[in-house]
Amino acid sequence: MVSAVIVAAGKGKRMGLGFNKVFAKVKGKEIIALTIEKFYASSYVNEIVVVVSEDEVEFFKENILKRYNFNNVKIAKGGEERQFSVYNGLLACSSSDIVLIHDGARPNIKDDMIKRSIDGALKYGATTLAVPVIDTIKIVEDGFSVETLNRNKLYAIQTPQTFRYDLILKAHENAIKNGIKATDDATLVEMLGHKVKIIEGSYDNIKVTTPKDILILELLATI
Ligand SMILES: Nc1ccn([C@@H]2O[C@H](COP(=O)(O)OP(=O)(O)OP(=O)(O)O)[C@@H](O)[C@H]2O)c(=O)n1
Ligand SMILES: C[C@](O)(CO)[C@H](O)COP(=O)(O)O
Repeated sequence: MVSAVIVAAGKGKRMGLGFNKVFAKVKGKEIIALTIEKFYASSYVNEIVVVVSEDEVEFFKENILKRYNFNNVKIAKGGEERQFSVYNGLLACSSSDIVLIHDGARPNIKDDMIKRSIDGALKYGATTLAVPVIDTIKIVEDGFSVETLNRNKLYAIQTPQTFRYDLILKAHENAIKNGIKATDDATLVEMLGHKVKIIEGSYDNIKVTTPKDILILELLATI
C-alpha cells in the first residue's frame, strides 16, 4: 500500500497574495489541483491524503475535489507548522507500507520521480529528491565570508520525500517527544541515525515560494 501525503495548509506569507498560495492559478488551474492530479494519475499511488487548514476545508472540497473530480481523496487537518501538518497527514493514512510526503506547492512533479522515490524507499527505507546546487555557497558572519563549502557535497532538497511508513512515523514521534523541529521530514529520520538516500530530482520541480515562481511555472508549462 502506497500513500501520498500532500501538505497544503501553509499561509503563503512569502508569496504575499493575501491568501494561501496553493489556491493561486497557473495557466488557469490552481497549484494544488496541478499537484494532486499528478498523484491521482499515478498507477504507483493507492491513497492520497491532502492536509488542509481547518478554515479552508469547505473551499477545498468545493473548488478542488468536486470541481476536478478527485474522488476518494482524504483530508487531514493542518498544523501550526509544516512538520505538524505532515504528522496529521501520516495519522490519516490507512495501513500504509510506503508514504510519499510532498509539498502541495510543488506542482511540477513527474511520474518517474514518484516511481523512483518509491523504489528507493523500498530498498533504503528513506529517500528524498534533490539536485546538486548550482551556486557557490559561502558561510557569512557579520557581513564577511568565513568559509566556502565544497559544492560537490551540496544538494538542494526537494519533495517527494518517501519513507517506509513505520520509520517516518517513528521519526515524527521522536521529534515530538524531544522537541525537534525541522523544515523537512528527512532530517527527522536522520535524527534517528537512519540514512536517507538521495534520488535525482529536477531543477523544474520547483516549490512556489515567491511571486517569480508563478512566472517560472507558466514558462515551464509552455516548453
Ligand atoms: N503549517 C503548514 C505550513 C506549510 N504547509 C505546506 O508545506 C508546503 C511547503 O511550505 P512553504 O513553502 O513554506 O509554504 P507556506 O508555509 O505556505 O509559505 P510561507 O512560509 O511563505 O508562509 C506548502 O505546500 C504548504 O502549504 C503546511 O501544510 N502546513
Ligand atoms: C520540504 C522542503 O520543500 C524541501 O525543500 C522545504 O524544506 C520546505 O520548507 P520551506 O520552509 O518552505 O523551505
